[in-house]
Amino acid sequence: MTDNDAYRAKELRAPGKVASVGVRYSPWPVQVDSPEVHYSDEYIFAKFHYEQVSTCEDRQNGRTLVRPERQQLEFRTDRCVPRLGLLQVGWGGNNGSTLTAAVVANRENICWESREGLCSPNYYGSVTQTASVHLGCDEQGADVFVPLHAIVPLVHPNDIILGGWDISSSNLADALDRAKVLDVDLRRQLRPFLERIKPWRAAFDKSFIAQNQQSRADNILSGSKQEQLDSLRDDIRRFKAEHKVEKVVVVWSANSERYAELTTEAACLPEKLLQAIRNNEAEISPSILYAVAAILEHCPYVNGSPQNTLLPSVVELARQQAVPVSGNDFKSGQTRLKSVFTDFLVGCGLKPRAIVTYNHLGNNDMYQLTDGTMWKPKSVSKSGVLEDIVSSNRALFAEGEEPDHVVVVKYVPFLGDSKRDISEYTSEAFMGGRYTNIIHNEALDSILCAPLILDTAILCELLTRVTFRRPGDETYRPLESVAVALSFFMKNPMTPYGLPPVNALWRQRLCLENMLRALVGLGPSHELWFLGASDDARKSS
Ligand SMILES: NC(=O)c1ccc[n+]([C@@H]2O[C@H](COP(=O)([O-])OP(=O)(O)OC[C@H]3O[C@@H](n4cnc5c(N)ncnc54)[C@H](O)[C@@H]3O)[C@@H](O)[C@H]2O)c1
Ligand SMILES: O=P([O-])([O-])O[C@@H]1[C@@H](O)[C@H](O)[C@@H](O)[C@H](O)[C@@H]1O
Repeated sequence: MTDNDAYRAKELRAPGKVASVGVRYSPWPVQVDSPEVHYSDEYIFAKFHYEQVSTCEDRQNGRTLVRPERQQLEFRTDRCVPRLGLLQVGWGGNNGSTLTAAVVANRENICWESREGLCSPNYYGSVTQTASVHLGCDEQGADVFVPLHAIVPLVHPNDIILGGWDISSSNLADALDRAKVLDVDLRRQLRPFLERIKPWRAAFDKSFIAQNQQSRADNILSGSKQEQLDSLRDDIRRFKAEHKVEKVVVVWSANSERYAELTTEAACLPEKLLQAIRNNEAEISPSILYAVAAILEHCPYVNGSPQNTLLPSVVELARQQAVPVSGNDFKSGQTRLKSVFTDFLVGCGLKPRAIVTYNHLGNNDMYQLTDGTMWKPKSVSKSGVLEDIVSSNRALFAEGEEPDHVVVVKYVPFLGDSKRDISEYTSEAFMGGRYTNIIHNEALDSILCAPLILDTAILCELLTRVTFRRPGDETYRPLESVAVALSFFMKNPMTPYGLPPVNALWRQRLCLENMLRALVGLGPSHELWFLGASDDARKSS
């Protein structure tokens, strides 16, 4: 420590002086030095303490009674990072081809000329690769941040083996050119790596996606629903064997389907769902076949689209097989910003009264969504993002009161993947005042979304390595409904037992961050910085 550092540290610990001496970033893997955390060669064992806070309204005495109860869990995380396969449904789409290109470009360190000059590959937008987490303070009182991927061992994206299905037979190089997302010079350099890659034949049912996609469907499986399911399972097993892959995650990044309208039994009971597949029932959608194939092959499944693939019977089948499933509909653009900005307004005690969000773009996903039936699930997921934020503050919103919320999306072919998002927030402010925010965003839809496919695959794989037990339990068991921790990535996040979803983005991020902290025995992030310069610290100076 230099004299200046010592002076700064001493000065800052002088009574009454509390300020941050700055922020440090430590890139190294985290090792927690605590009697509650043990690192064996194979596992991280971590005792995690937290407060479960229950509340009840004591109307008689006009108070909210709060009962904090200290809880303890013990987590066990397998430290061995497997050779991971990522199988994308819709591999030849804008997202699928863009993600594949990014992994190859990063792995081969392919740089390219764009109109702004020489560009290098990166994983910006992937929270597992380029986000950081505040862990604590160093001896000078500086806040210390670490890469999110440094907390527990995660698969590195460069090591992921990619595969997948598509109804279009285009090879990945042609698919990348069709998508027109990445720069031409990069696509040119990637062609030798991608042109030999062709998606597997896909499970398909033309009644589940728009008529305007039929011309694309030249690479589809024949046979009954059961025969298609069996073929998808064979694909997964063959992929594992050919590439010596230890684990596989399946991500749906194909077109949004219409809602499947199964019988109540098939929608709720796994055995009835499997029977409906055997019976070739019409309402078994392709996405349900992919999900069931993944689960039966013990592969986590992520639903990146808004349709109702993850029915209760599918989720129960996954629970029975101890396979994480996550969904629904990646939250990558306008809705993600909406779940931050609305939370900001309400969190500051302002009352949004009109939220009018409009976007237009011209990619194939949007082309498909011009079909009103296919638009419905997307409209629901884009519209449902405010509920938890609004209902969290009855000082602003009476029961049943909510902002005027408009969602409009238009298809403009010329613009391709370039999504333009114009949003206007009009809020009531202090003493009759108004606060109006007009936000205009532009980005290539796949540039925003592809990193989320990576993150959900990497984090789902981590979840397969985590088990826990409560005090007194003999054995460790899988974390049920832990996929809630991946809500951050979804517009319409799955919730355990039908609880209403949390969509406020920073609550969702805290959930993810605190889950990772818990795996190494660290309590939830409290952000009480002043405690960092507490009396104890002053005494030690
Ligand atoms: N920002 C984003 O891009 C974003 C955000 C949220 C959700 N999503 C969702 O991600 C999905 C993919 O988006 P995209 O822009 O890549 O779309 P896209 O149309 O470019 O790609 C979808 C691909 O799926 C293929 N496909 C359709 N049905 C299939 C089936 N049954 N089996 C296998 N392949 C099938 C199509 O041939 C196409 O190649 C869409 O459902 C979209 O709603 C995208
Ligand atoms: O993520 P976001 O920007 O709110 O919503 C987007 C929609 O506006 C767009 O129409 C659709 O093509 C994308 O898949 C994405 O879902």
